[in-house]
Amino acid sequence: MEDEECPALVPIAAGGSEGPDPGRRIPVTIITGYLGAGKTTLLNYILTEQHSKKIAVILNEFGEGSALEKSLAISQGGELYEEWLELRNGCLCCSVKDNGVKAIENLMKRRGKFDYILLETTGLADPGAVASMFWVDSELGSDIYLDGIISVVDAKHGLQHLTEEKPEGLVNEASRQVALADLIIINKTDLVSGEELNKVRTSVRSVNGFAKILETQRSRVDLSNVLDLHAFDSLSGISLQKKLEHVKTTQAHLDKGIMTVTFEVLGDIKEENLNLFIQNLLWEKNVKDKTGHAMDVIRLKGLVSIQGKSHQVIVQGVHELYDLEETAVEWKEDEKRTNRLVLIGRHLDKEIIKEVFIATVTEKHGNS
Ligand SMILES: Nc1nc2c(ncn2[C@@H]2O[C@H](COP(=O)(O)OP(=O)(O)OP(=O)(O)O)[C@@H](O)[C@H]2O)c(=O)[nH]1
Ligand SMILES: [Zn+2]
Repeated sequence: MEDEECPALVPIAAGGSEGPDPGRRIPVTIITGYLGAGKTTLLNYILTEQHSKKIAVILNEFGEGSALEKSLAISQGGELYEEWLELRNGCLCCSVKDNGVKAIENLMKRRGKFDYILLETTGLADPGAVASMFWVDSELGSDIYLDGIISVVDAKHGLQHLTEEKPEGLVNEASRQVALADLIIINKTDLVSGEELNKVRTSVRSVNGFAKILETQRSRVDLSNVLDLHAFDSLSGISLQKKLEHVKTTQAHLDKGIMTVTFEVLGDIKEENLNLFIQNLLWEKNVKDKTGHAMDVIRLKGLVSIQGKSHQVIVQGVHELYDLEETAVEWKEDEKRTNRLVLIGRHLDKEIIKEVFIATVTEKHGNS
């Protein structure tokens, strides 16, 4: 029974004599994954491993039947701060969004006491809603930044979760969590045969062709694979370019057909045309596949070459939200300027998206 409980928060020993710098932006890592996959085990593992960070943990755990309460606790020097936030029943996304922001705002009043935030979402959460709040809330955005989304998959039950049927063809939570992840941890490998593990890995990869996949028991991972990923910001500029080059378009594998599509188009593009392309895809949803289904993009990543900008620009999208940010990486004189996008979602057709992209970015729009 004991290990079913949420972790007792363990004080983190500061690495050196220096405390966290209160002026610095704090990274947030979202830990998501289906019920019982091993999120809390991972959290516990991170908290007890040797590292030089002071970590604040936000648990967002309310199982079925339990009161809708959230516990927010940070642990520092053996002291435990705790606040309980009541969530109103109803739409999970909105509740999580509103109260999540509040939780972190409250947490930020104690800034200086921690230098990293780990946020465990409930097993049924859409991490996109949680991730979005860091972009929507500009005040928060100046204090913290989203470092990455980790999705823990249960090696034993993962496939079953990923293929679960939802009414009206909705995407199930497990698939959404995998689609949004920057890092996927297939946990509980002790419970499956090599063959079963292969099946899970193949299915997970078919959904998300981008994320790094690790396999673990008891969520034991090398922390350098988990923390400070810089998955959303320009610090990942150079590595992102390398990573994007290795992504391959996948074949939809599971029932709901989430897959990864990637393509490259050479040349410079106009920022307004890129915005138009993305907005058609994410907002207007007027880009359709061969069968007339609107393409449904859950996650978008890319590096593009914007006319008039000397540096590479990162494109990040989570559901309807997206963001362009200039990186520190400059296009070199002899380098071909190019645009590479990775899209994860449903009803994606690589050839059609690429055509629409080319048509949109090369067309003259507006009056410039
Ligand atoms: N056999 C086995 N059991 C594991 C492993 N990792 C975690 N568990 C167990 O699986 C159960 C669920 O783990 P948790 O870490 O609580 O999972 P969770 O994702 O936080 O669960 P919820 O918060 O309820 O969604 C616990 O009893 C863990 O001890 C593993 O690698 N192998
Ligand atoms: Zn948990």
